[in-house]
Amino acid sequence: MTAVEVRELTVRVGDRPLVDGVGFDAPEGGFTAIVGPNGAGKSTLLRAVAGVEHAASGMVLLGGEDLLALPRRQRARILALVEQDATTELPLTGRDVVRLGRSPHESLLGGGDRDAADVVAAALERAGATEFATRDVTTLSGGERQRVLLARALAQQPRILLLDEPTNHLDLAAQLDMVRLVGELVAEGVTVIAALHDLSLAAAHADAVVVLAGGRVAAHGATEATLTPDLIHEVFGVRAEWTRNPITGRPLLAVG
Ligand SMILES: Nc1ncnc2c1ncn2[C@@H]1O[C@H](COP(=O)(O)OP(=O)(O)OP(=O)(O)O)[C@@H](O)[C@H]1O
Repeated sequence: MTAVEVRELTVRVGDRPLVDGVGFDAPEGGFTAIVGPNGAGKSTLLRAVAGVEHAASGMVLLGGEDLLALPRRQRARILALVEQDATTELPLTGRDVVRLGRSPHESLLGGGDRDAADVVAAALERAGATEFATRDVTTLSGGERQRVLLARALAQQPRILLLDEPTNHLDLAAQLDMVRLVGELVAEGVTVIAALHDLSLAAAHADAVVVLAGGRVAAHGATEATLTPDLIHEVFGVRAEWTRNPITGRPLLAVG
């Protein structure tokens, strides 16, 4: 199986590296979680992988091709990013915002995307955002806006989906919906890379995990083998033990 190969990615502000020579492989059609303390560089890393943040050096390879070297529109047909707390100041409707996800698939003059309306409707439905299709997005709550932005990313029909704290803003039921959706997308062959604060979520669902600390990779590998109590103590400074969620039987992290 090929992988998304992130190689020596570095992002600097002035002399300060925010992301410092980060490299990892994300299995294609797998779910990779990026975890780490506040300020570790998770959002910056995702933005750099997406080509939204300029990387001073490094590559993001898919099938040997450097996605960062592609024109933006071409990259947007392969890869979509849902940012944390992305602001939407334009008074567009939810459907208009999701429609923007189709623009990389249109001809440069617009049009040429005959399936657009169907894809947009399906994306709204899948993200649980149909009820916001006619709403002004500036009036939506954080969780409602998050669903619309997820729908926009789905409308891009990407092979790689980057999610920054996808369960942020979501109530408990919506968090479970999000987890289920990620599972479905992965089963369909989409490569999902998500920054997550919730280590239990990462441990229960991610195939692989990248642990960031101070802009560098502190550990990387299969989830259960990587997120050991010692590593969690070293990186997060807390005592932790893995236990089981009594309802799902999946890993649950106890801290104290
Ligand atoms: N434009 C900038 N100028 C200076 N420092 C920045 C800039 N953008 C980000 N940083 C710093 O880079 C570091 C990494 O930020 P980033 O948002 O990537 O971290 P994060 O791991 O996503 O954090 P969190 O868990 O709090 O969301 C932080 O210390 C942040 O203050």
